[in-house]
Amino acid sequence: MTLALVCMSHSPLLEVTAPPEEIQDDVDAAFAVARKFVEDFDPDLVVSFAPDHYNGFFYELMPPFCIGYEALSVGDYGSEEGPLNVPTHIAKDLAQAVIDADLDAAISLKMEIDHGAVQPLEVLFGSIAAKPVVPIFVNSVAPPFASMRRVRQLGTAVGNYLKTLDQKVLIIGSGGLSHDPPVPQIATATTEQKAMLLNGRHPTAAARNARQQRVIDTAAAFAKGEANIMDLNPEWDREFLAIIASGDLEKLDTWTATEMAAAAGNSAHEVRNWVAAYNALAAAGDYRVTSEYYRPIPEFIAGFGVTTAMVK
Ligand SMILES: O=C(O)/C=C/c1cccc(O)c1O
Ligand SMILES: [Fe+2]
Repeated sequence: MTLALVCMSHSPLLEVTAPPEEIQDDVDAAFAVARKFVEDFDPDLVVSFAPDHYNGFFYELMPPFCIGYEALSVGDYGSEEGPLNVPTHIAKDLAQAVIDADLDAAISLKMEIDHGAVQPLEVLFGSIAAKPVVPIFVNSVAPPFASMRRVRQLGTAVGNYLKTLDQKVLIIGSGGLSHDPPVPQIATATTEQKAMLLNGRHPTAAARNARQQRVIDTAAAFAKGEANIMDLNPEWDREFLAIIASGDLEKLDTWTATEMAAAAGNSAHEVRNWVAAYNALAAAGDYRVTSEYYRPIPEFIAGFGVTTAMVK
């Protein structure tokens, strides 16, 4: 068993907007560091913790966690569409191990995933099917949320299982940090938005384009300081990264969903994927963060972080 980790923010705007060259170069350099780390590690298997943005999971039935036995990318925002290469026997054993650890994760025999899960695979491997991947959904957009303690316990249970494998496993955590993109909230949704949040699977091309254009337009306005969304919160982001680097992950157990959203935006809950991923790594021993990139990037509506880590 050897475990290594990459956690990174994602943003669909990476695929569809051209930010100032300097920002693009900066982010590309951070991705190059992560890519080299992964190339050197040369994983046999990837386990990915990622959110979904009402493309695969809806209020019709919204689990806190779900392990995919098979998975399909919906191809939102121009991301690669199609099936992942999921080793189903490992996904099944992992789900059993998680349930045996008293964590009642859902499973899906046909999990639909979006840019949140796909973008790290594209950045790190160039394609969604390049490596065997077990995808784990962590609800990060649809209240109510699992406690941070529960997210930590999920990560630990996954890590304890991964330790038993005779494989090199790359753990990915996708999302965050502070950000508040215009993803509809059930509490304030219009009738049309409510229908989408309830079950908006497989929208028409026109509906998908309209939804995506709203985010693209908001990002352009946000970069000019003109959007009606919450500011990024670099202080909160840096505090989060410092706790992650310290290894004192239990500290995050006290973070409540209400406080997280108030300080860092409704989509700051995506850091749950980092918390699960880092706890999975920590199950194998004390870790060290081997690289860290951070920059608040309004053009991507993201406090943008990329870290790599391995066991000491
Ligand atoms: O349109 C969506 O579903 C999400 C958009 C988005 C924008 C910026 C950062 C993110 O993490 C997102 O998921
Ligand atoms: Fe996201």
